Amino acid sequence: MADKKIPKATARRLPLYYRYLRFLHEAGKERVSSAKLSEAVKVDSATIRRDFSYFGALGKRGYGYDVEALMNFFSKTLNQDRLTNVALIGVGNLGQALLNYNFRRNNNIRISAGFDVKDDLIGTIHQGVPIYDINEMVDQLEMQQIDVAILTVPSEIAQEMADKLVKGGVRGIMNFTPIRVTVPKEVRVHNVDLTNELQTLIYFINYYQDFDQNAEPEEDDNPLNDLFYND
Ligand SMILES: NC(=O)c1ccc[n+]([C@@H]2O[C@H](COP(=O)([O-])OP(=O)(O)OC[C@H]3O[C@@H](n4cnc5c(N)ncnc54)[C@H](O)[C@@H]3O)[C@@H](O)[C@H]2O)c1
Repeated sequence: MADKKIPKATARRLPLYYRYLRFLHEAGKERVSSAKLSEAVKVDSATIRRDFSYFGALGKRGYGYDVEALMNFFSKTLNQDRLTNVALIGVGNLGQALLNYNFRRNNNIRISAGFDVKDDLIGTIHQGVPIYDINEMVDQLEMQQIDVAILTVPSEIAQEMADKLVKGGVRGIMNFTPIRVTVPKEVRVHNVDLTNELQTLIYFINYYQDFDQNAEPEEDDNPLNDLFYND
């Protein structure tokens, strides 16, 4: 299953499915119909069926989906059965907002180390997370076996930091800076740009009055996706 290529659009919807299944499970529900699932996650049922079919999953006609089985399945697929520690590079305005949030709704991802240059931050603990001197970053990443990082430093040093992250063995970077950093092909970068997101939202409300939220366009035929995602 790990070898199977899942379309990116499908991969992006998995956390959505997983979150709702967990919610159902915690509420004591044993099964869910595809119609109900579709309504809750706002994805049309044909798309859900197609998404699930990539996993050989798992519904029965007239029964729907077994909540626990599906939840466990997605949990494994999303690596939720192990804790992922994430490093935060740059503990400024945005970095501190992310630290305060620290993915609380998710038990299996957490920022476990912050890095900055500011003396008044280094050696302190924010929301239970130690902030280290940036000069210790490569060593700490290796020692703590962190392979995902969030980049929230000033744009001028984004590339330099990305190079150091690669040196420290990081394999995934969530990049909030406006710079498109260059990394070796085995390292994955996701760029997050709130301005683009907002502009796209405004574009949609202006030009797609009847836009049906349930019918999410496939990424390949939607030129706007170039604005959202980097591969
Ligand atoms: N993508 C988005 O939607 C979005 C939104 C807001 C900000 N940003 C970007 O995020 C980045 C951070 O923005 P901010 O408002 O938090 O800035 P900020 O100035 O408040 O924070 C930057 C932090 O990086 C630290 N820093 C500076 N040089 C460093 C170095 N060499 N090593 C380690 N840390 C260093 C600073 O001490 C500071 O704490 C900027 O690149 C900004 O453009 C992106």
